[in-house]
Amino acid sequence: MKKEQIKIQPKQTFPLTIKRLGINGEGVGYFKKQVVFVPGALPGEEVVVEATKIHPKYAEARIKKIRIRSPHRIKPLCPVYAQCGGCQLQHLQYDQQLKEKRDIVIQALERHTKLDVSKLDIRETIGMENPWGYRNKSSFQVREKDGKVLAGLYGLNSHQLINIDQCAVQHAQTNEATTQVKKILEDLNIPIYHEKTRKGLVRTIVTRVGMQTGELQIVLITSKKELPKKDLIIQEIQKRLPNVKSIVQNINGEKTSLIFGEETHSLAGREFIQEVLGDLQFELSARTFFQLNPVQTVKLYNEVKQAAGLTGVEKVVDAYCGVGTIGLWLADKAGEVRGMDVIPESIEDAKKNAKRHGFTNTKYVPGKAEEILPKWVKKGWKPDVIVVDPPRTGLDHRLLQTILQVEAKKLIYVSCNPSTLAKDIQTLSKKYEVTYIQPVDMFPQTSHVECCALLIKK
Ligand SMILES: C[S@@+](CC[C@H](N)C(=O)[O-])C[C@H]1O[C@@H](n2cnc3c(N)ncnc32)[C@H](O)[C@@H]1O
Repeated sequence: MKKEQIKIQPKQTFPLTIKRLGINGEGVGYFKKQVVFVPGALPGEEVVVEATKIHPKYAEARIKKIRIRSPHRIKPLCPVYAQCGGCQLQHLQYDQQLKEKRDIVIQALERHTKLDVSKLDIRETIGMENPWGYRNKSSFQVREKDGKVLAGLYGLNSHQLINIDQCAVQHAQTNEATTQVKKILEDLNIPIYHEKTRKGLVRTIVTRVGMQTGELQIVLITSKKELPKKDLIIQEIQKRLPNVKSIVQNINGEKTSLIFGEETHSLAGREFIQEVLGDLQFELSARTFFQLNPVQTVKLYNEVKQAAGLTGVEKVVDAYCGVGTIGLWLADKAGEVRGMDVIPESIEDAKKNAKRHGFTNTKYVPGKAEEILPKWVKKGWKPDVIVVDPPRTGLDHRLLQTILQVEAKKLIYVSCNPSTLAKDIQTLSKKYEVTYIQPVDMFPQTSHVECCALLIKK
């Protein structure tokens, strides 16, 4: 007779040995064969937990007591780490974070592919010398409490705003800019948006810095276009933040989790700031995607270049190209680079960026990768190297089918989500062999891991 599985009960307390880290950075253990996720617990730890949520296939629990601590457990740097949802691994030594991130990639491949993962070349994660202050952009929600303006991120699994004065992973200039703008809004008594009543005006402060150029952009996201004391706001920002080169207003009156609305107006200075990556210079307007960690981006793109091994004649696809950064990184060694992206402004920026650097072998088209690449292929254009850098959802099945059909010699998959990378590798393994996977730590202190995977046609 089949033995019935014992179900964990809500609020049940039980001991647990943490075996590994899950994809969201939680400790994972097994209680009577049931999977239990425990935020804050580390591999190797013996903990006592209390079940907080029961799901059909797993349970969530919180730590009540740590009986045996991991030797890698450290004191988190940030005072609001326990409440804020931004970082998940500040309590783990940095070199161990890098090891765990490689392990997260291995687990995803084991779960989602039929490959013999022990035989794959999965390299050590490339980390940062200084894994703090690396983010070039912050998007902090704004609230008002007792006459004070607060700005920060939502708490872990909640909609409660955590006020953050000094975010430890943000660049000092973005922290300073948010603090100053917060004070200006408070000093000038500018109405702050209230989420429940949907009254008030300022919803979000977005700050972006060019780390190489020092240029600063401030975006005020408001629920309506009318901005009282506009000239005073601009004057104060320029006085208190001399590096500001661009002040922009974006209007988002919708009830949405999206930060930006469709309408953007320049308030002062340029519409963009400049940033330099390696030998290339980019113009970044408020809404365009740009990698958040420029130090690691250079390492990631160099990995792509090395994997591509171009000789000057190859036809290269830069799918999901953003403002064209990866394609332009490769363009001096390629015969031709073609890129596409769904955001038309990004394609306009990609074209300008190519022109500024004198590249005449590039072509950028707005639209979906899964629609554009099949069209090019149908017209007889056959790439030698395909680079894909999709969002967390991975590759669309139509793009996967085109890649299998076109049989480029090399496929370089840049991924920010090991699960979708692994699922797509499984589909691609019909025609492609994984040569190696190189994890790169783009987001120290968080559970995110980026990969550059080289696949070669069998
Ligand atoms: C992870 S970003 C990569 C951007 C760029 N490669 C870089 O390194 O800055 C993903 C990009 O894919 C774009 N995107 C999302 N879905 C897409 C699709 N179906 N086809 C083409 N681009 C898409 C987004 O606009 C975004 O710019």
